[in-house]
Amino acid sequence: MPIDISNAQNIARVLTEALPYIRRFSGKTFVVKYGGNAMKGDDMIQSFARDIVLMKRVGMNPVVVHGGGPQIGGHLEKLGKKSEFIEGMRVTDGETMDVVEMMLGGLVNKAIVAAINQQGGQAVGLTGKDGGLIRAKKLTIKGQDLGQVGEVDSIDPRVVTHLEAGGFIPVIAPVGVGSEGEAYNINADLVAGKLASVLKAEKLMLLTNVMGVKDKEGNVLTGLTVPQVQALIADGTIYGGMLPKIQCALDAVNSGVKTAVIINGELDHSVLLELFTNDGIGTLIKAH
Ligand SMILES: Nc1ncnc2c1ncn2[C@@H]1O[C@H](COP(=O)(O)OP(=O)(O)O)[C@@H](O)[C@H]1O
Ligand SMILES: CC(=O)N[C@@H](CCC(=O)OP(=O)(O)O)C(=O)O
Repeated sequence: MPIDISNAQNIARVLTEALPYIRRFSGKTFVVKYGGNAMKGDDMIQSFARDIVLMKRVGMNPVVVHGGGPQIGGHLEKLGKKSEFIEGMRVTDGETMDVVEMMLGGLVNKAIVAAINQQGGQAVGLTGKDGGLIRAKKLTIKGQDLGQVGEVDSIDPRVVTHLEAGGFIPVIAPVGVGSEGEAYNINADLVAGKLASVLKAEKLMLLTNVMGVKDKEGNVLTGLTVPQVQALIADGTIYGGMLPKIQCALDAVNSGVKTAVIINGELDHSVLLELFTNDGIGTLIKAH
């Protein structure tokens, strides 16, 4: 169970434990992926924003990549459009792409930016189109055409590093741009994983709506290595939306990111509890 920080004794314990981590993480980059499922209402977004601002205030460099799947789905529903998913990816025709860009680059991005600024930070919202951040190419799964669904072709992180150096917190929507200037809808986990690799992040943090990766009995697995994850995928224990999440966590730790962690973003202060307590929370993924 995560530590309860609603009483003074526990807060004191957390503060004492936190100090060495604050020193160790100072100046390091942390890519935090904020999933749409963990953004239910303003209170949850404000609580997330408070953690991000605190990270920045103690000298760390948080980079936020956000999703917004449920928010896109809700708007499509209002328009009378049904969403179809193939292996966790939303089939994206031209009309859907417009909604994706409006929701991710507009409403969702600005809600997070506003919350961070309200909590005393200075956030700047971007999509992958800004500063040439995310070059994308069309993604096909097992020969099926998913429309304007993309994967990351390359990342030019300069806009992010400039913002970091200027004291800003980048907040990135997972929309990429193709060689002809066309927009691509990219799963936010994939963007977060690639960005963490390119930025050589200390940690990739994936915030979702479950306590971590669970085994067949529903117990949260606190630590996993690459071979263990592969076995859980092979026997079907990991499926659906957890698949791209775990895959990008694996890719990140295999390409130089020290650790990746899957945690419950619905939980108050989940980011701080993961970073600054000895036990952490959720599922930690390491290369070995
Ligand atoms: N082994 C597993 N452990 C935990 N969750 C799993 C597992 N396999 C599949 N899932 C599903 O993955 C979901 C998280 O992925 P997703 O809905 O795409 O989240 P997000 O929107 O935060 O990216 C969980 O809500 C759960 O239904
Ligand atoms: C291709 C694809 O599926 N893109 C996602 C992008 C948003 C996302 O990834 O949001 P979550 O992190 O909240 O799931 C989508 O259209 O829903």
